[in-house]
This record gives sequence, structure tokens and C-alpha cells, in this order.
Amino acid sequence: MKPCPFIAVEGAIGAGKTTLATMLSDRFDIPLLKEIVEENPFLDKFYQNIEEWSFQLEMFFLCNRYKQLEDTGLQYVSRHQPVISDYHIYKNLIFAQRTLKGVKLDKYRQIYHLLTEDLPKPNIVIYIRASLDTLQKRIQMRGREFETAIDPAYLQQLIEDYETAFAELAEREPGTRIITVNGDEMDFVEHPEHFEHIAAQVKELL
Ligand SMILES: Nc1ncnc2c1ncn2[C@@H]1O[C@H](COP(=O)(O)OP(=O)(O)O)[C@@H](O)[C@H]1O
Ligand SMILES: Nc1nc2c(ncn2[C@H]2C[C@H](O)[C@@H](COP(=O)(O)O)O2)c(=O)[nH]1
Repeated sequence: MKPCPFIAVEGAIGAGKTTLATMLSDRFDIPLLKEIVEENPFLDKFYQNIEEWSFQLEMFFLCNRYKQLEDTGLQYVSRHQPVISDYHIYKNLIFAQRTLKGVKLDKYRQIYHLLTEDLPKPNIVIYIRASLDTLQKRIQMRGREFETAIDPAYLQQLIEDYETAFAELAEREPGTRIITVNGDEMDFVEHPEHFEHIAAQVKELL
């Protein structure tokens, strides 16, 4: 018997996670867990001064996701009900390792491992890989005011961090099915056939 699907859609900022997760949720009638972004009180300040605000921001994301995934475990996973989210908890570490240093990073890592060790983990991960150019265009298209301050060098580093992190995840968790989507070529917003191609791969795993 196939395990009950817990699907996470991942990729760097603007890769299309929320868009694709929403489309898949609609297609397969699976409840969607969405990241809360607009109510985040630190994002604006963070992009103005990363060093000053990174610890507060990373802890805020970690605590929010912890609560959401704890609820997900109770509501869906432990009841063998499928669920899809537009993030994987692992992204906390990807970002924190880029934005924190020294003692703060050590403390954060300890808290991260403590909080996440018994959280439900996705068994299907859709990783949208996209170039800097694509991410910048999509971030601009989305038009969030605070993201106009994102430094292209930061975004490029995140792209590389994601690549390393997902290669590590594949090695560490061979049981997790990872579907990699070429986000530069797959325009699942404008081209229905591109979405169908992804949906067919997901359907095989359900
Ligand atoms: N594959 C795609 N092709 C074209 N536009 C896309 C694609 N994926 C997302 N978009 C657009 O890019 C913007 C960012 O997408 P979003 O899903 O919010 O990204 P993320 O959740 O990864 O940050 C949105 O305006 C969305 O409509
Ligand atoms: N420093 C961090 N920033 C994060 C984290 N998760 C999300 N974000 C930022 C990136 C975007 O500006 C915004 C929304 O994220 P999307 O990828 O959904 O566009 O929040 C994090 O853990 N740390």
C-alpha cells in the first residue's frame, strides 16, 4: 500500500511554490497548508537590514511552521489524510544557515533540531529549480513592496543553497520522492500542458 501523501512544494523565493501547490490542491482535492507571509511583522525590516533582524525573523518562521505542522500532524497525517503545503520545514535551515552566524546560528540549529525531530515530514517533495532571472521576474510580477529590497546576490546564494540542500535531502532520505521541476521552462501558469505534465507525475504517486 502506498503511504498517505504529504506533499511539499519547495524552491527559492518566487519559484512558484504557492501557485503550483494551489493548482495541485485544486486538481487532486487535497487540503492546502499555506505559508503566512503578509502578516509577518519582520520581513520588511529584515530586507532593510538582514544582520539586525535575521534572528527574530528566522525564529518567527520556525515557530509558525512548527505550530502549523504540529496541527497538520494531528489533523491530517495521523488520520491518514493527504495534505499539501507550499513549504518544507527544511527551508528554515536553508535560510538560517545563510542569514545567521556564530552563536546565533548554533542556538538556532539546536532549537530547529529539537522542534522538528518529531514533526511529520513530507513523503513527496516537488522542488522547483529556477534561475536568478526567472525568480527576479516573478518576484517583480508578484509586486510585494518589501521584496523590492531583495539583493540579487542574496537570491543567487539562496538558489545555490537550495541546490546543495536538496541534494543532501535526497541522499539522507532516499524514501522521500523528489520531483524536480524546471521552473525556467515549465510555465504552468500560462501553459496548461506544462501543468498537466507535473500533475501526471504526482498522480502516479498518489
Ligand atoms: N511557472 C510559472 N510560470 C509563470 N509565472 C509563474 C510561475 N509560477 C509562478 N508564477 C508567478 O510568479 C509569481 C510568484 O509565484 P509564487 O507562487 O507566489 O512563488 P513562491 O510561492 O515560490 O514564492 C506569481 O505572480 C505567480 O503568478
Ligand atoms: N529569512 C527567511 N526568509 C523567508 C523564509 N521563508 C520565507 N521567507 C521569505 C522569502 C519571501 O520574501 C517571503 C515569502 O516566501 P516565498 O518563498 O513563499 O515567496 O518570505 C525563511 O525561513 N527565512
